Amino acid sequence: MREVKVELGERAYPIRIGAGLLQDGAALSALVTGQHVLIVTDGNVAPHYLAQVQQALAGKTTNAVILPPGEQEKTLARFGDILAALAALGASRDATVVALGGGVVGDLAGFAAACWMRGVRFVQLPTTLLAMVDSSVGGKTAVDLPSGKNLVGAFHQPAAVIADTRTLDTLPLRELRAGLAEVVKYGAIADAEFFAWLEGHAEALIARDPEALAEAIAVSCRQKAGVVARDETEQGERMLLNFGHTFGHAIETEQGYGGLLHGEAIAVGMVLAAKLSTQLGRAPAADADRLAALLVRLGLPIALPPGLGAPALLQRMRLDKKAVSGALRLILWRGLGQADVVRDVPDTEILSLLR
Ligand SMILES: NC(=O)c1ccc[n+]([C@@H]2O[C@H](COP(=O)([O-])OP(=O)(O)OC[C@H]3O[C@@H](n4cnc5c(N)ncnc54)[C@H](O)[C@@H]3O)[C@@H](O)[C@H]2O)c1
Ligand SMILES: O=C(O)C(=O)C[C@@H](O)[C@H](O)[C@H](O)COP(=O)(O)O
Ligand SMILES: [Zn+2]
Repeated sequence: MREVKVELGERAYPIRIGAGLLQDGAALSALVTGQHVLIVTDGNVAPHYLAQVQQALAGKTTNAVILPPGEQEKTLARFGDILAALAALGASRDATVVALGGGVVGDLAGFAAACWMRGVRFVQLPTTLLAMVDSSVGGKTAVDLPSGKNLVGAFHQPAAVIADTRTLDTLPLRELRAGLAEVVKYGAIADAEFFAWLEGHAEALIARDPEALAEAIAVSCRQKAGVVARDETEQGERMLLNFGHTFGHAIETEQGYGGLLHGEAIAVGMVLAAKLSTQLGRAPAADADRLAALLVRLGLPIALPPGLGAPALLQRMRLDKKAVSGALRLILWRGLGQADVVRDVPDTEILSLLR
């Protein structure tokens, strides 16, 4: 088992990474301090893993919400369903909400935990690669609106993250690839050495080599934990974790959350950010090419899907949460491992890139 700590003073918490962690009933049970537990999961995850989590929590008063899977369900309506389940459970302020699933379940359950009685304990049991390396860590919780991704949410840190890497055995390959996009992001923004390691282990990762996956998860979590500890609420450095996201979120929204997966949209968005950096004379073209080549080897898209208009995408980008008084702030780079926040990129440059 590997462990990474998110250092947030009294709210510090562990990220445990290892094969079979969901089978350790005593360890799971110890994470729940009160009597009431609501497990939030989805229809793909529940048949594989819900029973073993329920068994681990057998001494508690538990209830489970099984949501329909997919990004299109990350809505205020599903958030309402989770709150209704907490009410039905009679959950008091010492209740725990447990998210068992990917980032959709984690973001929804975390937002409900942030809001129920103004905040209750929350535990993340991520079952996708993307959730293990990114969404379960750092306390961003949210739902989407038709007008934009994650527009309604809260910062609410989990009490612990338990990543059982054995759950990745049942994850569809397309979802594994999507998670790798966020792994590549960590190399791209701040760790050229890790990027090179990924280039050397691309095939092993796709083949689900357990050692390679555990290493990629641990390095990613270490980087994210450090950023979150230094800038929990995204006043500065944390914005770098949004590399590719101003473009990617616009794509997801414009496609009605039923097109590219989040990780796929971020792969396209990172390539667009790298190309824009080159276009603006800030970074070598060779680095954008290297990023695109790795993403292609990982089976990820690198070009805008057909049918998306440049002006419509730019309009979507304006609701990005990093914008200040309506002016965009983009995460660009000076090359591999060197991302930064850039203001005042002319619309004409963005439109010509998107076209
Ligand atoms: N809070 C954050 O910091 C943060 C970071 C990154 C992404 N996100 C959000 O996370 C979401 C994407 O998360 P995701 O990629 O995990 O998607 P997801 O939650 O939709 O899960 C992907 C798919 O895999 C299925 N699944 C999950 N685990 C499985 C398993 N072990 N075996 C079989 N099937 C399994 C799910 O049912 C779903 O169909 C997006 O909404 C994104 O905005 C949030
Ligand atoms: O944790 C962060 O900070 C991130 O930006 C991680 C992203 O991968 C993630 O998709 C996040 O949900 C995006 O946040 P948002 O604030 O742009 O909605
Ligand atoms: Zn993301």
